[in-house]
Amino acid sequence: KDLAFEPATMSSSGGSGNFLLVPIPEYPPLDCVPNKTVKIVVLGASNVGKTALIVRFLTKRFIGDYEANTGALYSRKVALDGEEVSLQIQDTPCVALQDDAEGLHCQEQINRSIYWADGYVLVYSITDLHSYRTIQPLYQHVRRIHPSGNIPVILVGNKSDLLRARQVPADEGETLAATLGGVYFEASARENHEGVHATFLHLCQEVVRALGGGNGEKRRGGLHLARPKSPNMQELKRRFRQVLSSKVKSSTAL
Ligand SMILES: Nc1nc2c(ncn2[C@@H]2O[C@H](COP(=O)(O)OP(=O)(O)OP(=O)(O)O)[C@@H](O)[C@H]2O)c(=O)[nH]1
Repeated sequence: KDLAFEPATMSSSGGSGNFLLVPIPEYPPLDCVPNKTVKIVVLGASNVGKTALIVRFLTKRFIGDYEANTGALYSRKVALDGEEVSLQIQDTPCVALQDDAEGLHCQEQINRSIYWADGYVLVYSITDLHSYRTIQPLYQHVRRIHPSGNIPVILVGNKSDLLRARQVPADEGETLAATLGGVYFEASARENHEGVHATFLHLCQEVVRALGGGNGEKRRGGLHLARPKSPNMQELKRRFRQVLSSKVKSSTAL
């Protein structure tokens, strides 16, 4: 069976959006020890959708509820353009602008994640101008930890499904991404698995190239995720069950 990503059949559970209703697909684990590790950290202000983007990418599902981010690490073996790599994605608690709007409140664990990572997903919400204004100081902060060298970065304008609540035009995202030396992706963790997948795939390929991996040209194949194994997937299953049971309760309560 081709392991290429297929959009999950998400059946809506009534009014608000897609929730987990299908089991996590079983992919046969890769029968090899990956010879390369791709380490990605997802950074951004509060409530922009960092966790939702990671969960959508790894499980094809959307988490509708909000729980403050504790910074989970997800690790998966993946076949990237025909090459086996170990993919690690670090979720992080939110960062916040200081009162002078120049500096950044950044927990020490986030600094360690920035130092650890090979590639950076900087996320804001298109519905939250303040989260957009956090990106530049956040990038400067990353640069202070990695002053030299190529650090693959992508900028994600999330919640693109909330068009009526938009506060940041798409071209502002494009312009900002260009100043960061990265690529801009407008995404919706809620509505669009393919867009989220393409976003993470692009960064993984950039990281492999930066690590001196692939020989430059784009090879066929894309990204194949092995079956979720990391302990944090158990945490996600708890949250999925929680969401599901609250949906069932509210529908039976009607
Ligand atoms: N409409 C819509 N809602 C989203 C989207 N992505 C995330 N959300 C919702 O936004 C809220 C915050 O999402 P999280 O993934 O928890 O955001 P976070 O950046 O990890 O939040 P912090 O814990 O504050 O750092 C949740 O209620 C999500 O369901 C999206 O693309 N569209």
